[in-house]
Amino acid sequence: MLTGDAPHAATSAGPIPMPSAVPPQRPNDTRPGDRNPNDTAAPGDGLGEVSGSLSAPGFLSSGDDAADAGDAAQNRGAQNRGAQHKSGAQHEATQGQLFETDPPPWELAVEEDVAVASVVFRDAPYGPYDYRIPAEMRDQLHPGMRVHVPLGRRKRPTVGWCIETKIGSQSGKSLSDVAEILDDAPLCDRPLVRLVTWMSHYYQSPAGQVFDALIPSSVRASAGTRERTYLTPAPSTADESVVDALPKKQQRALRLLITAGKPMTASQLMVHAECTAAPINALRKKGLLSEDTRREMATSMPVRWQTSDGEKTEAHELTDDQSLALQRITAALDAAAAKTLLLHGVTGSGKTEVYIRAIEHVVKFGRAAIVLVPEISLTPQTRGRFERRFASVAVLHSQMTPAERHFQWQRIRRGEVQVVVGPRSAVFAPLPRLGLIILDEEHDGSFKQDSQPRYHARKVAYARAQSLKIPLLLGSATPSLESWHATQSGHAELISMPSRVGNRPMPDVQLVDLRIKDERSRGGAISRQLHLAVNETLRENGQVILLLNRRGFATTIQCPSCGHVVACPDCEMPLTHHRDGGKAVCHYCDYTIATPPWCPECRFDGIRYGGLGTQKLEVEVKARFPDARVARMDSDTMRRPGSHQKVLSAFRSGELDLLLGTQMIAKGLDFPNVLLVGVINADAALHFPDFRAGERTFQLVTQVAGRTGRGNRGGRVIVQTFSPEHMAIQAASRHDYLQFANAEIANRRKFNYPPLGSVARIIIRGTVEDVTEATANSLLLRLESARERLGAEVRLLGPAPPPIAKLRGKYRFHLLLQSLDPLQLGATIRMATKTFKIPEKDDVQYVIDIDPMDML
Ligand SMILES: Nc1ncnc2c1ncn2[C@@H]1O[C@H](COP(=O)(O)OP(=O)(O)OP(=O)(O)O)[C@@H](O)[C@H]1O
Ligand SMILES: [Zn+2]
Repeated sequence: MLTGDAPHAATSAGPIPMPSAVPPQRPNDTRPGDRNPNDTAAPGDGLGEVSGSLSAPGFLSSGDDAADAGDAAQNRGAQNRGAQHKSGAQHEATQGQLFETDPPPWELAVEEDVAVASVVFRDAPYGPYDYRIPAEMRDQLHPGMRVHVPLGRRKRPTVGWCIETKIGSQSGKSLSDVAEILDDAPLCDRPLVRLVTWMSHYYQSPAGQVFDALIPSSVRASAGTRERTYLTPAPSTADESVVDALPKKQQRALRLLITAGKPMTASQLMVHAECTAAPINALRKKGLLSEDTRREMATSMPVRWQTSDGEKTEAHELTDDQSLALQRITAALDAAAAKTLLLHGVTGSGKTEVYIRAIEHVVKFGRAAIVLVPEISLTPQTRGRFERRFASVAVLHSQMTPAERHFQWQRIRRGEVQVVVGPRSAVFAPLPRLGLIILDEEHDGSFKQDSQPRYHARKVAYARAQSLKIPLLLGSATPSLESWHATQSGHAELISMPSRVGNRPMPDVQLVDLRIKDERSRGGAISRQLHLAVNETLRENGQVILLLNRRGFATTIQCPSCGHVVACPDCEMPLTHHRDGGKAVCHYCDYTIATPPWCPECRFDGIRYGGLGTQKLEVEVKARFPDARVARMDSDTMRRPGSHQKVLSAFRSGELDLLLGTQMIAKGLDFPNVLLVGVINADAALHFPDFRAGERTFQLVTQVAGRTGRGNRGGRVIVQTFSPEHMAIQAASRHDYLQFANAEIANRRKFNYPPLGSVARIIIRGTVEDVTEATANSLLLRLESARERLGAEVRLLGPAPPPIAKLRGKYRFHLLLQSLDPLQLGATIRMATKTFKIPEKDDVQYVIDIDPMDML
C-alpha cells in the first residue's frame, strides 16, 4: 500500500465510474480458449491447461457463480464453462496427470534425437526459446536450473532459466547450444517450475521475473557462501610404489590424506601434516591429488532473534470447537486431497492452537507445513508459539540478512525444516515434502504483491496445494469475501469456531456518533465517552489500545488565506506534516521537505495543519492522561529492527498502559489485560473509491475490537464514527460477520464485482500526460478488438485517471476489465498486449494487475 499506513482518501478524485449493467456481448459459437499456442507465457504442452484448470473452479478467482446469479447471459456463461471444463472427477484426473513427474525424456529417446532445453529470460525478449543441450550436459541439466545461453542476433551471452528439457526433432540441429550450466542442482523442483509457468500465464508476467520472485536474490547470489577446494588422493596413488618414490614431506602429506579417508582442504591438510603449501602444491602438479571445488556456507548461522516476548506457551487442552475443527482438518490431511478449508473463528477463538495441532499431525507423517502470516504478525509472539512447539522451525522475515535468508532456504530445501513461518513469499518455500499450507489472517491485504509479479499468496497457495494434492487451510475472524464465497459455492469447506476460548464473551461495542456536536471534544480527537472510559480503565490498572489508521501529525497543510494546499510535486498528493524533525512528507513517494513556515503561494504567515495523524493523537493523549505510560506504534516509530518486539514486550509486562497506533496494533495481538479498545475514526477508509472499502473497514474494526476481552477481566470497545448507520460499522459493532458477508455479497452481485466476477486493471504511466492518455486509448482499442475476436464477455472501463493521478513524477491512467469468467478476461488482455509495442520515445509503460486489490 505504497508508503503510507493508510493511503489518504483521495478526496479530489471521484469513484471509478462503474456502469451498473454489463453491456451484453454476443457470445460466439467458438468460445475463446485461454491459451494461445504461441504464447510465451504458457510454454510446453498442457501448461495452458494447468492454468485453465486451476482457475476453473472459480475459487478465489470467481468466475463460476454464473449459475446462481440467474440471468440469461450468466447462464450462458455457465454452459460454456461446462463444455470447456470437465466435471469434478474428470477434472481431478486431468490435473493429476498434469502434475505427475515426467520421466527424463531421453530415457525414451532414439539416438539421433537432440536434447533440447526451453529457456526463459528476465528481460525482453522473454522466451521461452529452445537450445540444444550438448551431449556432456544431458545428465546435468534439469528444469529449475540457470544456464548461460547466446541470445539474439548478436548472440549476447545471457542468463536464463531452464523450464523444460525435451527431445527435439532433427530440425533441432539448427539450435544454438546451451553454453554453460550455472547451478549444481535445480533451484526449484518440477512442481515449483510448473507453478512458475502457471503464475506467468495467469498473472501475465514474464516467467523469468516470476523465478526471481520465487528464488530469493540471496539464494541466486549464494549469499554468505564461499568456494572451497577439497583434495582427495588421485586413483594413481593406489599404487604403493608411486607413494614410496615421493620426497619425505610429500609422502607424509599424501599418506595422511589417504588414511584420513575424507576430503580435506589444502589448509586443513597443512595443519594435519604440519607442512607448508609447497609439498601439497607439488603433489597437485604431479597429478596425485584430485580436486573438487564446492560452494558452502561460510559459517554456520547464528540465531539472532530472541524467540519470546515473555509469553508462556504450553499445549492447551482443546475446546470442543477446536477439537471439531481439528478433526475436519485431519480428515482432509488423511484423505490426501487437495481440499480448501476455511477456518472462520472469531477473534480469540484459538485458531493458532488448531494450526499447531494440524501441523503436528502433518509432521507425524514426516511431512512439513508452511504457515503464511501478514508481515506485521511476524512478532516474537507468533514466532514463539511455533518455535516452542516444533523442533525445527524456519521463520522468514524482512529483517534477515541475505546470508541468513540463504542459510534458511538451504535448510528448508534439504528437508530439515518442519514448519516454515513467513510472509507471502514463504508460499514458495522449497520444502521437499510439503503436506499442508496455512494462511493465517487470510483476508490480509499484504498477501498481494504490489510489484511484478503481482500475485496473491492465497491464489498461489491454492495452485500449489492443488498440484501437490494437499489441503490448504485458510483462517480468519473476518474472512475475505473471496474465501467466504468459495465456501458458499462448494469450493471450500467451512469450519466455524463461533465462540471464544473459555466461553469468554465478545466485547461490548459502543458507537459514538461524531456528527453530534456534544459527542465530539473541542479541538481534540477523543470524545467525552472515550476520555471517561480511558480514565476508568487506567484507574483499574487495565490497558488501553487506541487505533488511528493514519500516521504523521497533520494530514494536510493548508493556507487559510489563499486555500493553497502544500502538495508533492511528483504525486500531487497533499503532504503530511511530521512533527519530529519538522518535515512535510509525501506518503506515496517519501518526498520530504522542511515544513514551510508560511504559505509558499501567498506568503501568508499562519499556515494551518489540518487532519489528524498518530503523532498528533499521541500529543493529545499525553496531555489528557499525563500519568499514563504511552507508546506509539506506526511505521515511523517501528523502523528499527526489534522495535516492534520491544514495545510489545513492554506492553505485555505492564510497563506501558496505553498503546496507540495504526493498523499495526489491530492484528493478532493477544494481551489479556487490554480492557479497552478505542477506534478514533472508523470511517477513515470507508469512503475510498474502491469496492472493497466496506470490507476493509469491517475487517479493521472487527480485528481491533477483538484485541480486548481476551482475559478474565472482560473488555469493551468504543468506536467513534461519522457513519454509525453504515452496514460495515453496524455489523462490526455486533461482531456479525454473516450479516456483513451476506449484505456485501448482495452489493457486489449488482455489479459483478469479485468474488462474483473477475477484475483486472491495466495501469499506464508516462512522463507526458497526453502521450500517456493516447497510449491508454490505443490499448483500449486493442482490447476492444481482442474482445470481439474472442467473442469474450468482458466489460471495459476507462481509460480514466485513477485516484492517484500522478505518482513519482509520472502521469497515470487506468483501464479496468470485468468479466464473469477469469479465463476470458485473461485471454482478452493477452491477445491485446501480445504485439502491443510502445515507441521508446514516448516513455510510457504499462502494468497488468490481475485481481487487483486496490484501485488507487
Ligand atoms: N484450548 C485452549 N484452552 C485455553 N486457552 C487457549 C486454548 N486455545 C487457545 N488458547 C489461548 O487463547 C488465546 C487466543 O488464542 P489465539 O491467539 O490463537 O486466537 P485467535 O483465534 O488466533 O485470535 P485472533 O483472530 O484474534 O488472532 C491465546 O492466549 C491462546 O493461548
Ligand atoms: Zn510524492
